[in-house]
Order: sequence, then C-alpha cells, then structure tokens
Amino acid sequence: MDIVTAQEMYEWDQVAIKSAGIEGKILMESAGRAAADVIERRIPEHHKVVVLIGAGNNGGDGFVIARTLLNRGYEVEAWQVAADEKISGDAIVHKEIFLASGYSLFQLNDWDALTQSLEKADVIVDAMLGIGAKGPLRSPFNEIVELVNKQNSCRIAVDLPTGVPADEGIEEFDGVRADLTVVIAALKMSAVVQHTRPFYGEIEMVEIGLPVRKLRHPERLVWQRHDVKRSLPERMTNSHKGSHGKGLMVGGSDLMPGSIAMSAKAALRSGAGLLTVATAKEVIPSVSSYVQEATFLAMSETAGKITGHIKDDLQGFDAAAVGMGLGRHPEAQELIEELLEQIEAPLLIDADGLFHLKELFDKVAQRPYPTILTPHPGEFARLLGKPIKTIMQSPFAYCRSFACKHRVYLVLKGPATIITSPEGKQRVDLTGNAGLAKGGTGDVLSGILLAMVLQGGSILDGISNGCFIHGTTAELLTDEQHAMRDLLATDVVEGLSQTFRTFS
Ligand SMILES: NC(=O)C1=CN([C@@H]2O[C@H](COP(=O)(O)OP(=O)(O)OC[C@H]3O[C@@H](n4cnc5c(N)ncnc54)[C@H](O)[C@@H]3O)[C@@H](O)[C@H]2O)[C@@H](O)CC1
Ligand SMILES: [K+]
Repeated sequence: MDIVTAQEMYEWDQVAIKSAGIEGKILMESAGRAAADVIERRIPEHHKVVVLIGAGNNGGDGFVIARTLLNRGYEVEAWQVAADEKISGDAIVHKEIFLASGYSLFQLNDWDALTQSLEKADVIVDAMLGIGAKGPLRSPFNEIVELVNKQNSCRIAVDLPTGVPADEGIEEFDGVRADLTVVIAALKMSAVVQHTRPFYGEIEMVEIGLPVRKLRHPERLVWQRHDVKRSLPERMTNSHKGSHGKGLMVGGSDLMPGSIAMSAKAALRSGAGLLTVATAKEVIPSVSSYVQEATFLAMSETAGKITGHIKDDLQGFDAAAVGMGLGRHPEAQELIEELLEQIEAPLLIDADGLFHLKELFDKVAQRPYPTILTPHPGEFARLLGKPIKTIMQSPFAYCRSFACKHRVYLVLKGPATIITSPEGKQRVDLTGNAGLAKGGTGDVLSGILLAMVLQGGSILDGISNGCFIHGTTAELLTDEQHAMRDLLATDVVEGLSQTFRTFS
C-alpha cells in the first residue's frame, strides 16, 4: 500500500486524467461510490446521516456519497457548508447531478439548523476538506470542526479528516476527530505520523480505478502480509544449519543478561542456523541456561561489563548484531569501533550500541558492508542531536536524510515503524500493539532482524519482514492467550512459532 504526499497524489490524478483519459468527474464518482459502499457496510439502514460538503473535490466526493446513500434508501441530509460561488471543478458537476436527481441540499445560512441537524445525526460524514487544505482552518470550517467534534455521533472522514494536513511536518492544526477515515486510492503520509494518526480513527482504503501501472510509485509503502509471503526465504528441504547463516551477537552485562539472552533466542527461533554469543564471562551461565542452542565467546571484562578488544577471529560470520544489554561504559565505544572495522558482513547496532555511535559516524559511512541501526525515537533523537518532538513531526524526512547521509539501513521503532534503506526507500510496519510497550521487546526485535539478515536476500525485505513478524506475534498473542498488560518479551519469543506457522 503506497503512502503519498498531497503533491504525489495530485500527480497521480493528473496521470489518470491526462495519460489514461479518465476524467476527474469519473474518478470522483468512483471515489464517492466506493466510500458510500464502506459507509453502508458500517451503518444500519435506519441511521440518520449528515454529509458535510466543502467547495473543492473533497466536497465533490461528498455530493456523490450523499446521492448514492439517498439512492439506496438512507435518511441523509446533505449540507453544503461553502458558498455557492466557491464550489469548483468537478464538484460543480456532481452538485448538479445531485440536484437533478431530485434531492435537496441544505445551505449554511442558519447555524442553529446545522447544529440541530448534527445533534440528531447518528453518522456525520466529513467531506469538507481533503488534501487541498492549506494553513489553519478558515471560517466557517474551524467552527464546524469544533461543532462536529462535540457530537456523540460516529464521524466518518473522506480521504482525510478536515483540517489534518496530508503531509508530515505541520505542528499546529485543528481537525475532525474521525472514528473512521475512508482513504482514497493511497494512504496520505499523515495517516502514519504519530501526532496526526489519532485524528484518522480506523482506516479503510478504497480503490478508485487509477491506472496503477502508469503511476510513479513513491518508494514509500506500508509493508503487508502479502509482501512478507512473497519475500520470506523458503527453507529448502535439503538445507543444513550452515545454509541459514552463522550469526554473531555481542552484548550483555552482569546487570542486563536478559537482553542478549532474549535476542539470541529470538534469532534462533526466527531461523538463524548457528549463533555465537560474545559476552562477559560471568554472564554466560545465565544466557546459556535460557538458550542452550547458542555457542559462546568469553570477552575480556571488568566488573561484569565487556571491555577491551575482541581477541577472536571475527571472520566467517554471515552477520552480526551488537548492543543489547551492553552497557554505556566508555570501553563500549572501542568495541563498536572494532566491530565496524572488522565484521565483513552486515552489522546490526541496537540499544547501548547506539549510545556512542555519534562519534563513529565516519566509520559507519565508510563500511563496505551493510549497517543496520534500530533506534527508538529517543535513541534517534540522540543520534541526530534534535528533540524527539521535532523528529516525530517529520519522521519520513529525518529518517531518509539520515539513512542516505550515513549509508545505513534505519529502523525507527514505534507504533508505525519506519524502515529506510541507504538509497532512501521507505517501508512502514503498522503491526504490533501496546503489549509491546515493555522492556525487552526491542531486544527480541534485534534477534529476529539478525536472523532475517542471516538468511540472505534483500536486507530491506529482510528487516521489513522481521518488523512485521515481531508485531504480528504480539497481535496473535493478545488475540488468543494474553492481554496487552501481561505480555512479556519472552512470550513474544515463544509466540514466534505461531506466527511462522501462518507463513508456511
Ligand atoms: N481528480 C481528483 O483530483 C480527485 C480528488 N479527489 C478528492 O479531492 C480531494 C482534493 O480536492 P481539492 O484539491 O479540490 O482540495 P480539497 O477539496 O481538499 O480542498 C480545497 C478547498 O478547500 C479550501 N481550503 C483550503 N485550505 C483551507 C483552509 N485552511 N480553510 C478553509 N478552506 C480551505 C479551498 O478554498 C478549496 O475550496 C481529495 O482529498 C479527494 O477527497 C477524489 O475525488 C478523487 C479524484
Ligand atoms: K474530509
């Protein structure tokens, strides 16, 4: 599922109109009818519907929705909330069709009448403004949005909730708080950005007949189950442990032995063929009791923390991960530096491994092998030297510029995890739930990602699949055995089997 900016969406419309000869009013008819189908599926027939119609094409969709629902026997009041002379483009055509179909239109002459109508409505359809909204809402839309948000009715937005910007990066706005948004043709960027996402409510996307093969797809999309099915490497019947990668994991300390233990088990549960855990000597017994399948490398240590240099030969590993439970002591920086230089394979850096990375950016960019960074917003903010709030208002832009500048794969973790390749391709993983908001789940993700990278194929596909598998496991577990409150990172490790079975 593509994620577009308003500009990209307008380009698509132009391709449809100019290259494929699909007139705007036909697209509008398709959009309105498809949205009406969604609304019809969601509401009982006796429900009273108010459709709020603006002046542009979003309003045009509203005329089609109101007419379609009236044709199908619903009790609908269509309110044109913009002046007659402002109705523009294809919306004029659909207003005429609406009136010529014998339906009456309410106009915003009397606020009391609109208020009463909204108070009586079971469902309010917001077709006031879509991707064409610019700047803070002007009157009467600002007042109407406030009025709409006060009602107890179900609010259904068309394309995007009125007032919510389509793109990232806009901090100040006021918008309709929708229960459901019927998104037209592609997800708009703000639908997955942290501060705008809640305005959308549930999201359902409708297809409107755009010529998909002719469109320029922005390398930015939601990674879905069918993508995982298509790209997850199969396990061949004649394979052996060496066929599925030899992985190295470096981390763990006396006070945080669990992190690396969970990472290691998650990697093995996700298909890693062989795994070596390099950690402080005194940490090994607690890790090995949880992960019997791993082998160990004892690192030189001081007071339970890994220090000094890696004595062993680091050649021969197919991928490595570092940072889980490592600690933030100064010697950790040297260790990361050494791994950046010596690992001749993909290297994933997580958690404490990211703490000193800012000083090592040159080394990161110079690596001839892929580097994967998996920060949460706090860690990313530290790497960038910017406030979390600033980054989370424009996460696509910050991730893209960082990944391209430092030549890394970046996994910015969150409810909408953004995965970016060094070339700037972006995927969003929307799986998972609040059950994952607990210590240790990031370590589990790192283990899964290492296993995915070990199994070869495209790194971007591998890490996208890993994020999807991690989130889906939490969903499966909270659907069946657990509540979001009690879910533990170790449950996710054990639940992986259930998820993988859905892909076999
Ligand atoms: N061919 C197309 O272009 C299609 C467009 N579609 C719909 O059209 C929408 C985009 O249509 P438009 O480009 O006409 O834009 P909109 O309908 O989203 O908004 C334009 C209108 O909003 C007003 N406006 C802008 N900023 C405002 C503000 N801050 N306060 C108050 N009023 C403001 C403008 O004066 C104009 O009347 C999409 O979101 C989608 O719903 C769909 O029908 C599919 C086809
Ligand atoms: K809208």
